[in-house]
Amino acid sequence: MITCEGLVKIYKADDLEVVALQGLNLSVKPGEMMAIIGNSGSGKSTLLNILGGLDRPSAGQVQVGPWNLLKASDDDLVKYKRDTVGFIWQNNGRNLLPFLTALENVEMPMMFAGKLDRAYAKQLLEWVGLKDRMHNKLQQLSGGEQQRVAIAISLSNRPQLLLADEPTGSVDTRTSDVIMDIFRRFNKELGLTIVIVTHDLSLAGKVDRVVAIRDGLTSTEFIKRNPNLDQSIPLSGGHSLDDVHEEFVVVDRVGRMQIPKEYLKALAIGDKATMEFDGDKIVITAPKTLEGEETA
Ligand SMILES: Nc1ncnc2c1ncn2[C@@H]1O[C@H](COP(=O)(O)OP(=O)(O)OP(=O)(O)O)[C@@H](O)[C@H]1O
Repeated sequence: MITCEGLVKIYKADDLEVVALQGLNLSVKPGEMMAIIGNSGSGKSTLLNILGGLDRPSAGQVQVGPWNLLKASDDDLVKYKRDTVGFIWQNNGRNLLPFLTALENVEMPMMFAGKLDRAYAKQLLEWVGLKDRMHNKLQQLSGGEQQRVAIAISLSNRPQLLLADEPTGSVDTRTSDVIMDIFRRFNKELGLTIVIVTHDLSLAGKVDRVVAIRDGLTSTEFIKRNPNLDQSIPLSGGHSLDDVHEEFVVVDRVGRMQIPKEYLKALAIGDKATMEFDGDKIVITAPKTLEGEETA
């Protein structure tokens, strides 16, 4: 469904250049539900905005289904956004219309697209558990319920890909579980491909795969050991992603990989290291000095 290769995004402001993505590789299969995690500033939102056709990459390949998002014309991008993707943002509730009912809020984008389908709008609200609240005005709904209306709206154009940026960022743990269960249902029952950006590790147990971004590059992948098990990982009690997932370091097509900064620091590795291959292991150590060479 998604293939990014060597994706680069450079933001230019006055004389300053920020390289937000530095040649990122990512591939997501159709029907996959995965999460992208990373520290603040690692490039998660930049990637999501590019995948959603809201921003263009500076270089590299980015393909979503049949769409080449680097080469797409402005008109193509409008069509792509209208027909292929759905979006959910952290505070979506705030962008809804408080004086309209939940149902009217879902119908609104359908009307703009000239495809009003009341039965489907009702069905969406039923799917997100708001059957009994659909005639309530938005302002009468809780934050979590408003976020569920936003999820219904994100699917009003029947997208194949759902992009969610911190979808549970402003709700409590229980609501966050409800939202993740709704995503899983859409993923299983509609075959929807879902990409969730988060820094909340406790969501990781609810997705098939987690890709970590570090400094604008995919660095590590965590793949669920038992794909049929949906569970959240409590952050307390010393749990980590490793409890449910197998961890892999990402190696790109030309053999590059990222070594975590803490490993480099622990071994006092600066800009050079020694790498040895012993037949079944690659061993990276602090640089060995050549015989007779003086260390500075
Ligand atoms: N419009 C912009 N102009 C200039 N720099 C930007 C712009 N948007 C993002 N950046 C920079 O690009 C880098 C990546 O930002 P991005 O928002 O993608 O990170 P993030 O991982 O989503 O962070 P957060 O979790 O805090 O939202 C950061 O250094 C950020 O300051």
